Amino acid sequence: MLADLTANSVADALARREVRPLDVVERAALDRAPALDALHALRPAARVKVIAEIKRASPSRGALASIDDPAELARLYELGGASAISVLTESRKFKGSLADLDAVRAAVALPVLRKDFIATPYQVFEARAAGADLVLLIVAALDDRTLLELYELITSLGMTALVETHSGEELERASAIGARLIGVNARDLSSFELDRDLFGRLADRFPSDAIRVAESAVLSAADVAHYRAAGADAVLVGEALVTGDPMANLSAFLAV
Ligand SMILES: O=P(O)(O)OC[C@@H](O)[C@@H](O)c1c[nH]c2ccccc12
Repeated sequence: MLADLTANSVADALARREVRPLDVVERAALDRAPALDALHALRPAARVKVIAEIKRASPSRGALASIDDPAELARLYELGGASAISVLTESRKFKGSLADLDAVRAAVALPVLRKDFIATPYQVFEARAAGADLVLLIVAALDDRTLLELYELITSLGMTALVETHSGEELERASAIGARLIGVNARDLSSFELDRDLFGRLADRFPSDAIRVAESAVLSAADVAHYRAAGADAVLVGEALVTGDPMANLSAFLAV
């Protein structure tokens, strides 16, 4: 499933490349205002930080919310105290787009993450051209060489990589490339099974200078407290914010 999701995202990017060649997207990326400092925005603090996600649907949960105006939702997230915004740009299963990212970028002053299945430099340039400050890299979807190449490209463009892991071995691969912002996804992207205790089992294996992000299935303040107690500096939340009252949920999560 992860391989299919990645292959589809890469195929869609190749189709876009026919319309907008690499050199054009590269120039657009370099013409953007500099990326915001996401490591600063997400640095460990007395309170847990929330990366709030714009997510219409997912392969495991189906349709979640229509979200006609992603910019408006992003403004609510910002008002509610989120530290960064994640925008799903995958179109087939998650119903997102780069236009969503661009609109969110224009609407808020927070760092914005391109959440997609990134496996080529073209997708990284596209992210920066749409205004992304952060790019997701899923370790399980990439071989070591590609992981390092994309990580270095993201960094050289002034952006931050959120490097996503789902095992101790993947955490070691994230550490080996020097990742400073590392996520543990509770959901296995191949089977879609959830393991809320995975973060806790891996927490003491993060590099000491890395920011620790717990991802997926954060539905209540109790879930946030669970991850915080296990050592999370930040939580990444989609479903709970797009299906519930985003302001009420954010304030409950930030009060943990
Ligand atoms: O909606 P949730 O359960 O709060 O999950 C958010 C986020 O963690 C999830 O969207 C996610 C984590 N890693 C991903 C990789 C690709 C797509 C989506 C994801």
